[in-house]
Amino acid sequence: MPSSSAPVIVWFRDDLRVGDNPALVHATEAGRPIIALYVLDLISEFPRPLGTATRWWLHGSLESLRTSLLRVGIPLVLRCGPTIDVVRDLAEETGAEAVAWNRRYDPAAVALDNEVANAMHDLGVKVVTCAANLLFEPSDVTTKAGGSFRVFTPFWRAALQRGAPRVPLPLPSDRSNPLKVSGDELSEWTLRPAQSEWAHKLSRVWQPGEQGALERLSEFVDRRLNGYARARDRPDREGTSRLSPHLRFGEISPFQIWHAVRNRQGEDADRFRMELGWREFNHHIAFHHQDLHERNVQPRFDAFPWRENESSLQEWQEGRTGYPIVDAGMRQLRETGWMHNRVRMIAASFLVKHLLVDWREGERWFWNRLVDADPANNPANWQWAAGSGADAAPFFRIFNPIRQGELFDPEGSYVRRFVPELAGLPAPQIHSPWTVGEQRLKDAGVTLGKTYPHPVVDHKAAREMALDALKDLRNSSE
Ligand SMILES: Cc1cc2nc3c(=O)[nH]c(=O)nc-3n(C[C@H](O)[C@H](O)[C@H](O)COP(=O)(O)OP(=O)(O)OC[C@H]3O[C@@H](n4cnc5c(N)ncnc54)[C@H](O)[C@@H]3O)c2cc1C
Repeated sequence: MPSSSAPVIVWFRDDLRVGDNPALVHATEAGRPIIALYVLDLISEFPRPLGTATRWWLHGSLESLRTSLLRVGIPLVLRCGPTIDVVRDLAEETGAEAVAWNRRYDPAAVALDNEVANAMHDLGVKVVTCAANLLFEPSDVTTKAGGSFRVFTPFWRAALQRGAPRVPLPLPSDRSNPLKVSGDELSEWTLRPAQSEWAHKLSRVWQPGEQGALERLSEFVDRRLNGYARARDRPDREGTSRLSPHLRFGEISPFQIWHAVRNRQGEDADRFRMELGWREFNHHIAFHHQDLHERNVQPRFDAFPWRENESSLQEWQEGRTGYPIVDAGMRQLRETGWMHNRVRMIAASFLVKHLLVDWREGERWFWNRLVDADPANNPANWQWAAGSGADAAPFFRIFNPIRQGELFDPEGSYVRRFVPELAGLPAPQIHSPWTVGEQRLKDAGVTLGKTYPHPVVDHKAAREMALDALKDLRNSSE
């Protein structure tokens, strides 16, 4: 029988915050000492190893969490190793009464959490799990027949019919009874590369952690929510919230965001809430589809004739496709760890439809490079772009990268910022430099094939090839 001084372990995962944290609140209400634990597991198959950019983010996020927890008298214990062993050892070592965590929904994460729960039951340690990171539990939003949704609009309607999301929970009260428990130093984990220009650039753009998340939210609500519905599609403007990496690591909860805009009416607020709905939908899809980053949601795509195209893949990764809007996006990703949503759609479509490269290659690249790389949002959006996902863009709808650039970066300022070698070209031709006359190119200091590449493929020819590939797929599945 555990004594009343037996601690409760709060196991932090994708919920690196102190505010609106149900597992933490539960633990504080138990009136026992609290141990806050974060496990870095580089050995087990799940979680999928973090990419370079999310490792960078995690470092800052854990630093921030440590500070926030100390303010309420709780030390953060960092331990590295296979998750089950780490949680079991800590529970045994401290004689813990319970372990509490906020639920994850990816099938691989659910399986791991179940294993940890079983290990705790074997030890006689209580397990408490809480709903914290989605507005609606995926298992609660079902079709009339009790199944899962494959289409966004009815999913979101059914979700909203479940009632308003709960109000965010208050900060826990000060504990000031820290237990002495050994752990690793964050610096030992070397999550951030030493002396890296790339890492310095990221530090200039982002402030990982709960404080940074709350500041971004209030700045967005005060200054950018008005006009969001239109500005959100413009990569040349600061029109979106940039909350995605904060949400990815749970430094802010969707409930906090929902309630910050709950009284706002009109198309801007509706559109913003709908984007949170897409996040919910993608987690719902991930909950119901094992290995979303590897398996097509629509199995007929298993027979799609993707091409092995190493050199084109590399050109795409490096932002040297010769299509300025695609290249600007890929370079924004490299420089800042983030890419505007409209440009993610264009760049993803270009890889899978113009270059016929398997969407999994693009997903892996984004996974490694995005600070918001998310186990549900990344693969679900890639499958959306490839046409293989749930409620996906049909494969035959092929973005024209020139037209997209002209529409969404009409003055060319986004391209100028990330593809500076084209800065001297006027809009709209900046989106199709090969249409610019020789003298004009010369005046702008552009030599195609030298200072900036020729297009890797011709748009019209690539479109025809993509449609032929789709025909082959249809024929093979008939
Ligand atoms: C190929 C591709 C890959 C993507 N990979 C990721 C990823 O790994 N992680 C990620 O969080 N988003 C991903 N997205 C979705 C989207 O691009 C980002 O969520 C968005 O750009 C984040 O910017 P923001 O926070 O300013 O968005 P805002 O417009 O301010 O939206 C607010 C929040 O809503 C959610 N949201 C917005 N758009 C989408 C969307 N299309 N799908 C799901 N949720 C959305 C995000 O959580 C976002 O933070 C991807 C999109 C594409 C096309």
